Amino acid sequence: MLKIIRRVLRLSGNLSKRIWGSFFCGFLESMFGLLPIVAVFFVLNQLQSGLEITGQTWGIVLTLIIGGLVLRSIFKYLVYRLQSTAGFEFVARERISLGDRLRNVPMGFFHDHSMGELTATMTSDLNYLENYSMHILDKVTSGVLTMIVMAICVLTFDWRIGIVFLLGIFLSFPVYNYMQKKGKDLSEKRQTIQADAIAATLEYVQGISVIKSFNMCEKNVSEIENAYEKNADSAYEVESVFTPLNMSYSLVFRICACIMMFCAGLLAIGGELTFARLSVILLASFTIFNPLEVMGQMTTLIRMLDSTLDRVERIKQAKRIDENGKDISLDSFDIAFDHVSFAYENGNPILNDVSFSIPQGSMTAIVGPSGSGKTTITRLIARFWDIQDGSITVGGHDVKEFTCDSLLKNMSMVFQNVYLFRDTIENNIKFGFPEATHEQVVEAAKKACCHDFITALPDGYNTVIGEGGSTLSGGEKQRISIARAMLKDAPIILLDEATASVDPENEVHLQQAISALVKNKTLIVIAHRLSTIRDADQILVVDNGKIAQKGVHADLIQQKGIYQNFWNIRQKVRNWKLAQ
Ligand SMILES: Nc1ncnc2c1ncn2[C@@H]1O[C@H](COP(=O)(O)OP(=O)(O)OP(=O)(O)O)[C@@H](O)[C@H]1O
Repeated sequence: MLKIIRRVLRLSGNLSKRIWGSFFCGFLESMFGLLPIVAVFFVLNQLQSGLEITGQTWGIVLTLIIGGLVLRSIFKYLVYRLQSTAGFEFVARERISLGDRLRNVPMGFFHDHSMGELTATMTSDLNYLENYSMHILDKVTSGVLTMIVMAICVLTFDWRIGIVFLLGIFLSFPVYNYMQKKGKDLSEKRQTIQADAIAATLEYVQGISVIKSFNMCEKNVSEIENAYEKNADSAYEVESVFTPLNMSYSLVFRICACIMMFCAGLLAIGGELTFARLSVILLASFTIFNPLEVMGQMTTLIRMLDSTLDRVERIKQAKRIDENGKDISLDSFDIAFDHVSFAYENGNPILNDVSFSIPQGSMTAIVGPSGSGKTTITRLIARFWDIQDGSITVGGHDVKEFTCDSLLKNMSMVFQNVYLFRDTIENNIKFGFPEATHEQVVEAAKKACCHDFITALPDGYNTVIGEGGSTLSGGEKQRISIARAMLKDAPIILLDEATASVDPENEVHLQQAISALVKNKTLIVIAHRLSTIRDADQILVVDNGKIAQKGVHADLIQQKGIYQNFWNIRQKVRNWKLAQ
């Protein structure tokens, strides 16, 4: 338990002072809760000593009771204030730092950690930390501190009753430890099941169009239902295990409180305990174990907090891909692969001893069969993954020398799967260049042939796009992503079948726009269009993880091999299309 408190304090950095302050105030709040008992003791003691109950006595009693109430309220307020501000700031900071970390981890990280797990951490886990962490820690620390102070008070009040009190505490330890152990297993299991339910929901929502088109709604609903049922079962399991445990834990204290009362009675009958002390002990026995009981009720919450922190730290400790990177400003933008070998996490070799160079300002077309590694090459230039062997340099610097930001600021990418954010069209276009003016956005949109369809929308550039660009057609999304790349105006452009979803009429305009975009830029294009391939300064033919052929169209077309076949097939398809 102390380990968990230490973890939160360590994670909270300079906010830990505020958290300590809230613990201290929480402790004082529970101590001031004892003032009414002190008042009762005071009156009874006066009566027993044969002293008259005067107005002054009542004054003291009222002061103790009202003072106790007022002080309790003040400290309760301070606890909430300190806790909530520390909790909100702590979690806000964690959210930013997790977001930042995810931005800079190798993409393989997303292979090792499921979307459900990451989403659960970023949403429900952080919400849990925000809403409960401080409250749980406060109850636990003030429970422990109150217990220590109570033990001292009861022992000095009457050592025999004190021993019964301590006995109660010691007897509760085995039950508490068992609860902690059970809580650890169950909360981990519960959180994994919750993550699975989130993953199932995400998959269902993201794949809804495929599910509908294959008429698989019922099957997928039943999968999601299974995930939710498991979730409900695990919640029920936690309750059914913890209800009897909590009851046994409380029972230990109830029995001890009864023994305390019984012993106090015996001592009073034997004349060894005054009436005033007996009354205070009887009164106190009802509440003396309360902080410890509350601590017991928090066991599952504490354990959930522990595994929540595990998951947050797992992301925070993920190695940044650019850990030793520097901010490098480039003055040349050539790219070179030198004996590069690469495999994704599953270990299948994708690139094997690949070498080539792309001079600054030239256009390189990458062609090859599906799955041969074309997209992988562009991802490696942007260092989304690290290679296992060889080196990749940009402007003469190994990509490993850069910070992600300083490497990626030199590149504009238009990928096959365009992702647009749930934001206005204007902000989506400005994504790589947030300082751009509206005029610059419009200019880029015009060049990328999307100005007309944007202005035809009721809110024009202020139209909010659905998540992932779901409210736009494939071609519209692609044109917006090209406008985005144009606005960024980076010296290196990576295009992955950028015109695949554009209709023929717009494709002509778009090609002109792309020509303007790539002027004097280092361009790497995964192209299927014959004109792009033919005009390239260099063509890399990728096959089976190797560069099978390299050269210009005029030379490659003469050589027997993959490129010639590839070209002939493309030609045939084009002719076939024309014949239609
Ligand atoms: N994230 C990944 N994890 C594991 N394997 C991957 C991953 N991405 C791609 N691959 C595999 O790497 C190989 C090369 O994929 P890549 O996308 O580079 O091919 P490509 O030549 O661009 O194909 P296409 O023309 O069909 O887009 C494929 O076998 C693919 O299954």
